[in-house]
Amino acid sequence: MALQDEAPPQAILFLVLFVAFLALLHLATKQSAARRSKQQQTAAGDGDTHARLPPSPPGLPVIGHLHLVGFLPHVSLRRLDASYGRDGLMLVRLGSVPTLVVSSPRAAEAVMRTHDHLLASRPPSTSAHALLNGTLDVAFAAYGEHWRQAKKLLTTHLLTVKKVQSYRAGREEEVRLAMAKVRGAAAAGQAVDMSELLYAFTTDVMCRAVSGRFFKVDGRTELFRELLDATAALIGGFNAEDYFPWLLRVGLFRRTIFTKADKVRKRWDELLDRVIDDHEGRLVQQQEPDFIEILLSHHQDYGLTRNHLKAMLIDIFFGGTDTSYIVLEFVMAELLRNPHVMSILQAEIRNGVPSRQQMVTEHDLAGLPYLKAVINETLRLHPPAPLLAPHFSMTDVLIDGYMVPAKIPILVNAWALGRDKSVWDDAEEFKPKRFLATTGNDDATINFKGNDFEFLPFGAGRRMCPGMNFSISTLEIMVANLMYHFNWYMPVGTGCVDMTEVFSLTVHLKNKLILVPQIHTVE
Ligand code: HEM
Repeated sequence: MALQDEAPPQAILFLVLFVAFLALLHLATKQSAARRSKQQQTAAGDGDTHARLPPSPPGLPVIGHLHLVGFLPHVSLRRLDASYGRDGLMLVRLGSVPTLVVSSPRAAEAVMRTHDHLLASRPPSTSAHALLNGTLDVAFAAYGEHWRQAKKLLTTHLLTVKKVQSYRAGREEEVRLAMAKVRGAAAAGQAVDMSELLYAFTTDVMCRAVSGRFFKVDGRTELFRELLDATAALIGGFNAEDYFPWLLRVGLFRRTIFTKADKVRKRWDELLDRVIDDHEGRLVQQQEPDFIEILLSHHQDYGLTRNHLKAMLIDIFFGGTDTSYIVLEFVMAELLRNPHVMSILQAEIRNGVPSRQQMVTEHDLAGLPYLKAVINETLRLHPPAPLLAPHFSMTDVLIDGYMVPAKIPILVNAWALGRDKSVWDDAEEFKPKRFLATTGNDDATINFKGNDFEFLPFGAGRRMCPGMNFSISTLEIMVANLMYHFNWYMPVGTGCVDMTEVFSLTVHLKNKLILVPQIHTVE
């Protein structure tokens, strides 16, 4: 396993020094100790005298357990849970913020099904708040009426199975363009920067679905990409104030965060206003309405304003592009590492799709079970959001005799669930056939739709990802065509695939994936 999780992140080291430097340290320690003791009293005094907090590793003053969380938090949190957790529950203190970590399918079910109605909020995030006009979006919004209406709009009008099918022509066109690029490289005997190719593909698919024919106007796609990077840097990175909220009382610190977020928000505003204006000028001119047309024709029924729509569009771009690109990259990396799996997959696709076809179409996908198994297996081992998006408790909740206090973040370690040895045979191995019904194993019935708590790449319960169908359609059609048209090799002299990962909000490969394609001539 090429995961690197030995040294603590530089950001944390820097923070430790920074925090030590501040004379406020003593005050902060006293405050957080007082808050903790209050929470413990609340827990003990909740009518159940046996209720206790979930177990914790030994921590340090001020930074709590931050020093134990390495470059890859999902990896360190699983290791900590193995030593200190009970029944998949563990309480850690990240800076001054007590945080529940969930690492077993049973505990995940308690959080995301049994008590979902009490634990389905999101922790406040200053950067997201500043960027999204006070979290007018879906993903960062607190549980409540606004979130409910906005999510309903997405799930009933934008991302239904039927709607996702209606974006098919755009997806297939983008696949065709990507295949032409690869064919060009193969004909010239050149290697392909797959990271770049796959990222461009997923952003273009998303841009096309969101703004239809307007997406290539005035270099808008490039601008979308730039803004996605700026947004990721803002809300995906290590934000000190999320762990030391008292820092926000320091005026300069607070102003810096807001100024940074404001800059990015203004650029998003400019771009999205232009795209929305274009649509308002010629509403429903296209054969299949795009996301913006749909949002514009329904938002008033849900009490949502233009600012809400813009925040929701940022969500869709941010939540929908990086994630799908990451899965595609890991699929290709795993197939290169497991050539026998690639051969089986290519045989399935090449035998199953009529040879006169220029490409695999969405119509062909239903007859390709091994393709679906490969994508499942990739999502099991490499969920792009390994800790999902943090949930947040709205009230005290008792789980398995442990008190989960109100107003704390909850991290569900989906990465650990997918590799739980008590649930999965050969848990660390890439074995897609485990998902095939024909092999007669129990895993074949497991799917990612939020009912199997050992496999939660899209989360579960009220906060589950609404973009699941959209992303699966994008992934399947791209992988099928990459495998149908080409054989794939590592460049000469590069050895095996570098699986080193980097964590921000999502986890992706640290280094670019460069591969050599060879055209497969269809007989
Ligand atoms: C492989 C692709 C994707 C993966 C693995 C993924 C994964 C996730 C996860 C883990 C969550 C958080 C669930 C939770 O908190 O329990 C989430 C939320 C969300 N996703 Fe996705 N996602 C993907 C694609 C998409 C796409 C394509 C869209 C939009 C078109 C999208 C839109 C959203 C939104 C709006 C939320 C927030 C839901 C809420 O807070 O209620 N995602 N996604």
